Amino acid sequence: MNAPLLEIDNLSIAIDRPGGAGLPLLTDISLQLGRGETLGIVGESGSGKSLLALGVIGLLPEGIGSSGSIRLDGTELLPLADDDLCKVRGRRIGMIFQEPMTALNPVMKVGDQIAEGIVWHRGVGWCDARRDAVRLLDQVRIPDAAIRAKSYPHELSGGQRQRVGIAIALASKPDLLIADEPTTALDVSVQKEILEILDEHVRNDGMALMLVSHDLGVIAASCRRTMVLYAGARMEEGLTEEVLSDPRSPYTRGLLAALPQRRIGDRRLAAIPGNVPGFAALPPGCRFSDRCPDRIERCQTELPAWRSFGNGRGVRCIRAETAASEAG
Ligand SMILES: Nc1ncnc2c1ncn2[C@@H]1O[C@H](COP(=O)(O)OP(=O)(O)OP(=O)(O)O)[C@@H](O)[C@H]1O
Repeated sequence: MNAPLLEIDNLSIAIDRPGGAGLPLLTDISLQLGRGETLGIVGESGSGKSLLALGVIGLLPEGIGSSGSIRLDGTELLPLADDDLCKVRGRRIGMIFQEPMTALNPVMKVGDQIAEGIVWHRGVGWCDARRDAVRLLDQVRIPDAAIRAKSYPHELSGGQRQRVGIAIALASKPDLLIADEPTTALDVSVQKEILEILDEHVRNDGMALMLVSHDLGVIAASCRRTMVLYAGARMEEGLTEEVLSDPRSPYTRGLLAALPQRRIGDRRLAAIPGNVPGFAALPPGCRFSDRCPDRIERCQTELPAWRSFGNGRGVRCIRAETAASEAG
């Protein structure tokens, strides 16, 4: 692994509560990500993926705080004042959101929105920045880029808006790009193209990519490493290939069983029964124990520790070996 660009140690995110311990939403997350590497964060809705992404760029909602350590190139981000964090965000860390319309200014031409970031973060004049914006639109495969640069967001399709969002994020040539469900709202062919564009920047510019998705298929297609989150806890991590071919956590096996290729017609063959538990009522033992097909009594009383197997592979399950061999 390259020297890590991003190092997160024991990050916890909680709703602040006056005079007492906060209500934890994300607990004890550690990860490393090097230049030119891709890490997928996967889990069902409500597992804490977006909070992790927002925590890294320091954009947590009001009333939610974080503790632990987030270092970018050795610089600790959590204690940074807003002004300093703002410089890191945008210039060194870019972010793409699921619904680009929320991140785009509806009354500003898209070319100018991209150019604005270039002027702001790279100190280039407006004329050059506008030219660069057209080049970026071309790079993210917007046809007739010079003409489209003069369009407003509502004049573009959903896929084109997402490409503009990517162009804005790439304008500052970030070292790290965090993409939160960047393709969820798009059809499959556009989805594939967007993932290819991101991959080009990882391979050609050494950009690090943290890709958040509820879809293991998207993660499998794009990320060398994967972290599986459930109810705010890290359940499994490792090379994507190994996590998918030899899942050690029953939760990962459940996600795999629910992949679309296992569907017949419109009917899903398997989905994990039940829902992600609420954070105010987490089970006392393993967070997945209520829904786990492999649980034994201990799982409901004992909080499993994180177990590392080396080479970045780890799992949070006391039955990792037994349950995996029983599942065949
Ligand atoms: N502003 C907030 N106030 C209180 N709870 C919040 C807030 N934002 C998120 N949460 C809670 O934190 C948990 C994790 O949310 P998060 O958005 O990170 O999940 P997610 O895995 O990204 O889900 P999705 O795939 O649906 O976006 C959820 O239970 C959510 O209700």
